[in-house]
Amino acid sequence: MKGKRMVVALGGNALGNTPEEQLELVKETATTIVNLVAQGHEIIVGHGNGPQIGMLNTALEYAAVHGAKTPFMPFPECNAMTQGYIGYHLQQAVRAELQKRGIKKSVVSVVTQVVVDKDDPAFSHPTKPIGAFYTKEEAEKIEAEKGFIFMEDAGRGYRRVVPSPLPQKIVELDIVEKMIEDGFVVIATGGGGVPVVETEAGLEGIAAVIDKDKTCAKLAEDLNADCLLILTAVDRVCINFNKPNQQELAVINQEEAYSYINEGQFAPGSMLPKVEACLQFVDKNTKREAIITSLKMAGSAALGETGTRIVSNL
Ligand SMILES: Nc1ncnc2c1ncn2[C@@H]1O[C@H](COP(=O)(O)OP(=O)(O)O)[C@@H](O)[C@H]1O
Ligand SMILES: NC(=O)OP(=O)(O)O
Repeated sequence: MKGKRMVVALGGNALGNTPEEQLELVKETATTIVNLVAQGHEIIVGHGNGPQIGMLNTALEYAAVHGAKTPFMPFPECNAMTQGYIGYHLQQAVRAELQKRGIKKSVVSVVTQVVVDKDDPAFSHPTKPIGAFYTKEEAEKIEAEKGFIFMEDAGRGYRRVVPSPLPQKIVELDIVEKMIEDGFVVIATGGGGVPVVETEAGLEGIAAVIDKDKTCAKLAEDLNADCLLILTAVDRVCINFNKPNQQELAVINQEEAYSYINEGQFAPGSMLPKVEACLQFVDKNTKREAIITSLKMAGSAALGETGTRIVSNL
């Protein structure tokens, strides 16, 4: 089988919520990544950071307010920290798995910046869920105290939401491309990348969290990848999700996907941005495929045996 250039987007279940959980879970994630490497594919890994960036920002704000003599940590800095923290665990686990299987490849993570438009309408319409889940009552209390905005997240509880502008340009793209061509397994655009705006003085961080699936779609486009593989907690995208008449989708084209979006079949803040990212990647290009599946099904989905494939209309 001819190897493909594949951008793999890792969801929250690949990482967990605490350092201990993450160290354990990344071993399974590393097995999945190295299975894809062993199938002959060039692998670029992007990962989420919603739980982690929320945890860091909240913890450091709490510490600062409660006299711990620690500074308040803005979102762009928190994003960079999550890229380092998650990248470190992934590098360690992927390196160990490559060595165990005698595959002579190196793995590296790149702290990546992503340019966004400071006038993106997302800045006045926050949609990106971050941090822990709260009950309705807890969320209302925090909203009243701090002025944060909370939204219900796909039947799983309430989470704080922050602006999520669209990724316009991946600053370190040339470096990522060079490392892929040199044969590295590359971890890049973690947490959607640090959101930055271009100013006369240079790049400047801005408070937002970019959707990692959308940045992975942009990365896949820019690297001219063959496949965007989005790994999450479900084996397939469904219609009538969580209802008695739930139905798994094996293949959908752009037109079908838009019609399901208009019916409200995909929850905003969870499945909707994933489907939108896939649509962006396959738009008018029959050579590209986008797949949404679970971590454990990644290998068989890459072989075309399972997962939900989103394909061009052409
Ligand atoms: N139509 C749908 N089909 C399948 N899953 C859906 C659907 N709508 C919402 N979901 C939920 O979206 C989740 C994936 O989104 P999320 O948890 O935000 O992703 P991530 O894995 O990137 O953290 C699934 O695990 C599922 O609970
Ligand atoms: N940045 C981001 O999209 O993170 P999650 O995938 O964890 O929501």
